[in-house]
Order: sequence, then structure tokens, then C-alpha cells
Amino acid sequence: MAQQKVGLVGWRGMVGSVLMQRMQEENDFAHIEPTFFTTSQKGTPAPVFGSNSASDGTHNGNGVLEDAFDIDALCQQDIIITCQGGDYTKAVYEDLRATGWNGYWIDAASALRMNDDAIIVLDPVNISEITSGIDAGVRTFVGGNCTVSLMLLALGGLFEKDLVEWASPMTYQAASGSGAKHMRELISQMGAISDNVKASIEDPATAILDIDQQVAEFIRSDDYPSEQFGVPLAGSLIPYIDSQLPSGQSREEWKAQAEANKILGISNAAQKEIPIDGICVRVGAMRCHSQAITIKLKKDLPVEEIETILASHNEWVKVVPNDRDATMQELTPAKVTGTLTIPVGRVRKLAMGPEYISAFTVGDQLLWGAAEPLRRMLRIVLAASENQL
Ligand SMILES: NC(=O)C1=CN([C@@H]2O[C@H](COP(=O)(O)OP(=O)(O)OC[C@H]3O[C@@H](n4cnc5c(N)ncnc54)[C@H](OP(=O)(O)O)[C@@H]3O)[C@@H](O)[C@H]2O)C=CC1
Ligand SMILES: N[C@@H](CC(=O)OP(=O)(O)O)C(=O)O
Repeated sequence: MAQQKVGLVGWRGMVGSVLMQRMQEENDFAHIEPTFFTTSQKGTPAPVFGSNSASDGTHNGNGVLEDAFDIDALCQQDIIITCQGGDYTKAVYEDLRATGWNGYWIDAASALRMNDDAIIVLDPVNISEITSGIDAGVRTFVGGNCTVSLMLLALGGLFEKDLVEWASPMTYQAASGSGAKHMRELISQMGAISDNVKASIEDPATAILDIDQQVAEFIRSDDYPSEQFGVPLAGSLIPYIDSQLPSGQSREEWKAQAEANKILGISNAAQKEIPIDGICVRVGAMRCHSQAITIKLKKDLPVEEIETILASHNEWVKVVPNDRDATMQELTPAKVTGTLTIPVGRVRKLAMGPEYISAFTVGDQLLWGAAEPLRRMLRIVLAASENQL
């Protein structure tokens, strides 16, 4: 049986590189005929990932990168996966579909997420929506916003059992969500602070309040590197992510309810949307987003039962007991970074009443938050295509 032709766009960016890494780890390249595209380096050598390369050891028929804006070349693909960003999607998607191309478009960017003819993919939560969508002819599948995907993987059990009346996630989002340059700047900011007070720190006689004053003056000064974020992140935080909306929400905050309900299949049904709203904050973590979530349940359940429901939803969620040592060891970006594990802990009843609970969760926003749902969607499409042949 001929392999599906898969066009890869955005493969060398940060999200794309994590996708390539995961596709190699899971041997996905053995099941596809890949073609690598570029928006800037047409004609330069194509990369080789995995074992499925042409006889000369390259990918792409002629061994060089194809032009990602060449609609004819894109039309040759059965499946296109793009991690190139929303501007690229807006530049080519409509033109490509206008040719009559009916292939699968799998996208990391938010541009098409809320379109009626697109499904937001998070298969441990919405595999039935995905498979019935494929059967119904849906051909556009988009990865969700990272905080939304990570929250739904952590709390999936409670949503699946329709136990959530509302949820309020207060986020602690890593620098990676802003892109590679921002991650570099966070490190530069940390280093610059350390360098600025090095002599004072090394002198045990220096008063800590003098060091603190020196740091405060430095991070407010023009010498502090803040070109990307615009304001200090290291030594501070930024309580606003993405653009400003008339509702008073940031766009990142708006996505929580809009995308989560769409993934849960609620916006398409006669059901009332679950209110999900909170404040999104950028903090000085590298690539793990954390969220402190207040949840009002529809009924009073014992904490042990809630933990059992959470733990049994999917194979990646891991309940951390509400214990100081376990929390400090297991429920941090430092522990989770680079892994697919979604720990959720600090589950306890709140003082507001027996239906009010807290939860804290951490997840790698480049893995489950971006690349992994796309990679798994590719496998779902490949399986569906095989069954149709
Ligand atoms: N960052 C995130 O957390 C998330 C991002 N997304 C989506 O994914 C999109 C891409 O994000 P991200 O991966 O962070 O973007 P990057 O900036 O890392 O990569 C985007 C593109 O930039 C080009 N590029 C130019 N110079 C370089 C270089 N030196 N190294 C690598 N690539 C380079 C590449 O395109 P080319 O090869 O064509 O030149 C690459 O595909 C976002 O716009 C967003 O829509 C989705 C979820 C999370
Ligand atoms: N906005 C997210 C990252 C991101 O790319 O989100 P989206 O895929 O919804 O545009 C963050 O800053 O952490």
C-alpha cells in the first residue's frame, strides 16, 4: 500500500523541532512519505529524520526544501502539518482549499481553531469528536491553546463525568509560550541580574536590603535586557498574555472557555457552556505552564473520589497527593519539563463550601501543549486512511 504523502511546514521552529523529535521517538517517519517545506530556504538541502528516506539518503524527491507558498506543491500532499504560525496559515490555507484540495490540514496555530469546519484536537479528551469528524468529512484539525490542552488533560476526568459547574484557572505561563527569542531573553535577564550584583552577593557583609535595592534599580534601568518582553520577567512577572479584548480579558484568557467548550463538544450541543475564566500570567519558567484552578463541582464528592476520577482519565495524568514533600518534588516545572507527564495535585476542599475545590497542575507546553496533539492526530489520520483503503 502506498504511503501517505505528508508535507511538513515549520519543522525547524521551536514547536516544529519538538514535533520532529517526538516523530522520531515514535517511529512515525516509517509510516509516511515526508516532504519538507520552507518559507525562507527553498532549494537548500532537506533534513533527514527517521529511517524513511529516499535511496540517496534524503527526503523530498530532489533532496531539497520545497517552497511552502507553492500551492501546486502543497496540493501534491495527502496531509499537511504546519507549525509555521498563524500568518502562514492565513497566507495559504484559503488558496489551497480553493483549488479543491481535500487533504488533511493539521495546524499548531490558532488562526483556524474556532472555524465551524475545524476540530480542535486533543484525542485523550475528544477522540470521538475527532473520529466522527473524519467520518463526516472534516479535513481541518488544529491543536488547542497550550493552557487549555494542559488543563483538560489534568482535569479531564471531572469534565468527562460532567462534574464541573465552573472553573477558574489562574496561570503561571512559561517564557516558551512567547517563542524562542523570549526564552533566550529570560536567561539573559537572569544572568544580567546575577552579574549586576555579583560583588555584593559574594561579600557576606553586604546587607540584603542593599542588594535588593540594587536589583530593583537594575531591572528598571535601560541596561536590563527586555527587548522581547518589553518589561522585566526575571525578578518580576507579567500579568497579561496576548492582546487586549473589549471584555477586559486578554485573548489568552478568552481562549480558556471558548476552546475548552469546543474541545468538550459543548458549543456544538444544546448544552450550556461551562464558564471557565481566570487571569493568565507570564512567569520566569522555561517551557512548563502551571495553573492553580478553583473548581465549583456540581456536587459534594470526597477528595479521594475526586483523585480517583482524575487519575483514571488518561495515561499521562498523575495525581500528586496533597502533601508538602510530594508537591515540592513532583508538581513543579523543574520536574515536568521535557516529559509528557501531567501532574495534578493540591486537591483539597476550599473554605467556600464542600463543592469548591482547588487543584494545581503543570505541563510541558511544547509537548502536550503544542506538538504532541498534532503528532497523534497524524497517526489517527493514517489509521483512518488505512481503514478506508
Ligand atoms: N511557541 C509556542 O508555545 C506555541 C506556538 N504555537 C504555534 O506555532 C507557531 C510557531 O511557533 P514557534 O515554533 O515558537 O516559532 P519559531 O519562531 O521557533 O519558528 C517559526 C519559523 O521561523 C523560521 N525561522 C527563521 N529563523 C529560524 C531559526 N534560526 N531557527 C528556526 N526557525 C527559524 C522557520 O521557518 P522557515 O524554515 O520557513 O524559515 C520556522 O518554521 C506559532 O506562531 C504558533 O502559531 C502553538 C502552540 C504553542
Ligand atoms: N499564547 C501561548 C502560546 C501560544 O502559542 O498559544 P496559541 O497556540 O493559542 O496561539 C502562551 O503565550 O503561552
